[in-house]
Amino acid sequence: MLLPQINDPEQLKSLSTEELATLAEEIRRFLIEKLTVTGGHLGSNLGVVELTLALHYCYDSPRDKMIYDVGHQAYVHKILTGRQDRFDTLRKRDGLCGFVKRSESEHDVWEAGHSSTSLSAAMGMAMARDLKGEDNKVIAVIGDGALTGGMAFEALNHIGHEKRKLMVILNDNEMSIAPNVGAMHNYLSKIRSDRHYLRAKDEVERSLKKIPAIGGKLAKTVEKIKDSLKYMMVPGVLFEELGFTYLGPVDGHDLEKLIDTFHQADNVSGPVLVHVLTTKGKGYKPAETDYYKSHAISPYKIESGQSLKAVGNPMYTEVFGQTLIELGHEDKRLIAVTPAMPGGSGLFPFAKEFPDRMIDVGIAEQHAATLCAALAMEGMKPVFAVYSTFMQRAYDQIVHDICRHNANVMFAIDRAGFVGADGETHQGVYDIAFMRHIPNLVMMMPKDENELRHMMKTALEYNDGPIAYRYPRIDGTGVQLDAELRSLPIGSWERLRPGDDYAVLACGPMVQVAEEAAEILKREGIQVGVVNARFLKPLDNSMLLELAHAATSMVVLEEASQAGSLGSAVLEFYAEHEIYDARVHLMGVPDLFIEHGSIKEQRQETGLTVEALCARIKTMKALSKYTYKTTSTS
Ligand SMILES: Cc1ncc(C[n+]2csc(CCOP(=O)(O)OP(=O)(O)O)c2C)c(N)n1
Ligand SMILES: CC(=O)[C@@H](O)[C@H](O)COP(=O)(O)O
Ligand SMILES: [Mg+2]
Repeated sequence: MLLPQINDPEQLKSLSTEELATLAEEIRRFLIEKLTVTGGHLGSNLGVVELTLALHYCYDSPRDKMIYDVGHQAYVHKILTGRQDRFDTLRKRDGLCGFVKRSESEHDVWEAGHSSTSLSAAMGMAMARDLKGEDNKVIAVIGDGALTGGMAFEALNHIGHEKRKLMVILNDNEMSIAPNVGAMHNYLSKIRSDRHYLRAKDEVERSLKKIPAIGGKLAKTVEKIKDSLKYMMVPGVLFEELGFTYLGPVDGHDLEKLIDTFHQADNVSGPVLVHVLTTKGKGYKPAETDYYKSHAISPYKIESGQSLKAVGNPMYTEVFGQTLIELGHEDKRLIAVTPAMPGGSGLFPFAKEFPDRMIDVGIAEQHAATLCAALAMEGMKPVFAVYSTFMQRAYDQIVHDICRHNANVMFAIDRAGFVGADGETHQGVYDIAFMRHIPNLVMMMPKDENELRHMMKTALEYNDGPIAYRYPRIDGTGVQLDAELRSLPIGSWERLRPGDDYAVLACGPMVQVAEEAAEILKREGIQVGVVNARFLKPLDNSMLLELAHAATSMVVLEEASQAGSLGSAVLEFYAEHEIYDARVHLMGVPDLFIEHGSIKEQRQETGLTVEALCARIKTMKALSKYTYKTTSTS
């Protein structure tokens, strides 16, 4: 076995290509076995085993900068840079991060989690290198899916213009999470499949040069014909026109060819794009045959790839997907838009039912948002189905195109709250704070999946502008689902439990936490009210006034950034109404990035638990004897 002895990429340099191939197989086995227990991004990593080996064989990390787009395919890089003994802890609390992580290793030079940042990062590093007069290599590894992201196009435009020396490796496995989409994807597929394109670029260019130059009137025509021939025969002309030297396509599982191509790339002075063809899930049948499943897999049986995840209540996402079908039948104008997350957003059933009314735009959150604005302005009812974390990309489009136009766009914001194993790059805890202040927007969060269904109906019937509902990445509560859907009064909260001295104002899954805490405290003689603060905007003004009049001590409990979310909104409300003695305590996500682990651990870490809430209310009670209780507040 070679693998256990490899703990520094320098050791690769003395291996023969046969030994590298053996190592590739050992790494595959290692990943397939380890991930049965931890889960993780299996398919993407199995696809880049040879590519990563070839990179570390040819270049000197960390001196040469290797930048992995998204960073979900860096497991092999982690194995080769001294972290193989930590794979049992992958994506667990205090364990190895599922993405590239600077604090883990000097070889991790750029962190991500969101896609399409690698080319801008590479350009920045190449610029800094040149300005400092250094001569290291800069290499960005970007997938065909990540290349659909707007940032990648912006960077290509800049890199091709600047002509600095850097290498872009396009890892083309024809897959985003779902099968890749778009015109660029079609272009790459053409290069992949057209046998003409597989002719070596040099060979074609040599043959064209052999056509003698002619003077006179015919010259221009002949040059044009030569150009056309080149466009027909040479792959990657699009990239060449953008200022890159295109090399490939190269079989990404052939170590010798990869190494040769990298050596060739080293001789190019400006930017090079190496087009590498790989197979997602390579070497593990279940992953090769079910690409979608193998992208981010939970623990599984090694023989079949079958998930070991216990079957629970349907997730909020599934309830969303099913309800969307019901609403799609009700209103033919309803159309779903996803930026490359059709499966994760629960839209496959909808796409099956209404193939013409589901649009996957690729990793293009900004475009998706503006597209929805325009669809709405032309009388359609678009649902922008998006993960909270990825919606961060579309902030300007939400303000400028959707809300300013007061367009009837419905936002289905999934993964709102903690997400668990993906950790800090993916936490959905900022959207309330970055959307609540935008004029025209209505924002809701359901206490359970049944209420989600009513919110979806509310959104469809609301025709006064943009409206959002956000829901978590967890199983539903198992509550009975009402067959008949109804609209909720905009801005209405629900008082679920009475309680004059103390009340918890909670949203989403925190409502259940509040109910459980109230039940425990009741047994201890402390009566605590629970309010389902299901509208994050507008707030329920009359209920807030009632609570203040009753001099109720309130705790605002939310799995969202404490700064700027519901708690802040409540404080602003009382300040605006000059109610200065309202007793408001905040329990939200503190001013920290919360790392990977389970959602339970993330809630414990941030004090968003039944125990922490009980303790907080008991402390409030203990301290209350030292504070003067007023009854008049307005
Ligand atoms: C801005 C953003 N939107 C969506 C995602 C979700 N996402 C993660 S990986 C991925 C697919 C990337 O495909 P590709 O770059 O081809 O890598 P592969 O998994 O095929 O190796 C998507 C859509 C993301 N990480 N960032
Ligand atoms: C890398 C990435 O961004 C996605 O693959 C993400 O891990 C998917 O998350 P879900 O499992 O919540 O769909
Ligand atoms: Mg891909």
